[in-house]
Amino acid sequence: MREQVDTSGTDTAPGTPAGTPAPGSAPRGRRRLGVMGGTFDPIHHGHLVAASEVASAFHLDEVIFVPTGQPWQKSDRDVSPAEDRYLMTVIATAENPQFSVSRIDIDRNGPTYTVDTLRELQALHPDAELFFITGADALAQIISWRSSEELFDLAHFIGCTRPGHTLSDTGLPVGGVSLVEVPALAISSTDCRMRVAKGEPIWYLVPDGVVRYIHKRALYASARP
Ligand SMILES: Nc1ncnc2c1ncn2[C@@H]1O[C@H](COP(=O)(O)OP(=O)(O)OP(=O)(O)O)[C@@H](O)[C@H]1O
Ligand SMILES: O=C(O)c1ccc[n+]([C@@H]2O[C@H](COP(=O)([O-])O)[C@@H](O)[C@H]2O)c1
Repeated sequence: MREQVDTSGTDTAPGTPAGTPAPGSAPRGRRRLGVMGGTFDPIHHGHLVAASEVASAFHLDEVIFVPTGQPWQKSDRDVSPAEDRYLMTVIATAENPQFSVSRIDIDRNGPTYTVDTLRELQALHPDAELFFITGADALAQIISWRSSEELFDLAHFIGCTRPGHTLSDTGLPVGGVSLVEVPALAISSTDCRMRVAKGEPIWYLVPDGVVRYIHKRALYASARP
């Protein structure tokens, strides 16, 4: 199901659980918090545009970026230190008053599971409604995540289009997921790391401050695919 982003809508979207206002409906009642989880190694404009588009379409009050602590499904590759990924995320989001960054995943020991992230955010914001934002590639993997069946009780999931990936909610709980089209940015953190390693520019793929931070900290100098 691909939901229409209907700016005239005022009620619950077809296929969404009771109480989940349709995208475009006027915000009312509970605070609406977006959660953008990611390894952010480094954060790039694909992440930022997806968060911004979803914030607008779903009338979110805030989007919390949550850098992963230990991304267990990326254990086959080198991941930059959590503090570097956290700081790059802070730099990238600092100018947007609607964006914030949480340390909850990097401060929790062990592998990062979204079920823990969402439980913790729910405890911190008991009156808020949570919207977990993912790209098409991550959405396609959700069934492999820890306690995947519980995730949809904790948050409404929003899958975003991403070049090179098919956006689908097949196999996911009916009403638990909305699919949205966002401006296509064929940017990946992997490509950014490879570019830095090869001495190629990453200007305009990531925010300027992130380019400078990567050079200051000499990140990705020896990045491997
Ligand atoms: N260009 C993009 N457009 C839309 N969503 C994206 C884009 N890049 C990443 N995302 C989404 O942002 C979230 C965090 O992604 P992540 O930090 O793993 O970036 P990545 O570019 O996929 O990294 P890598 O190349 O290292 O795997 C995921 O849900 C992912 O699907
Ligand atoms: O909960 C899990 O088992 C799980 C497995 C893989 C990824 N995730 C989450 O998905 C988000 C995107 O992750 P990644 O690895 O694509 O950067 C991030 O918030 C991760 O913590 C979560």
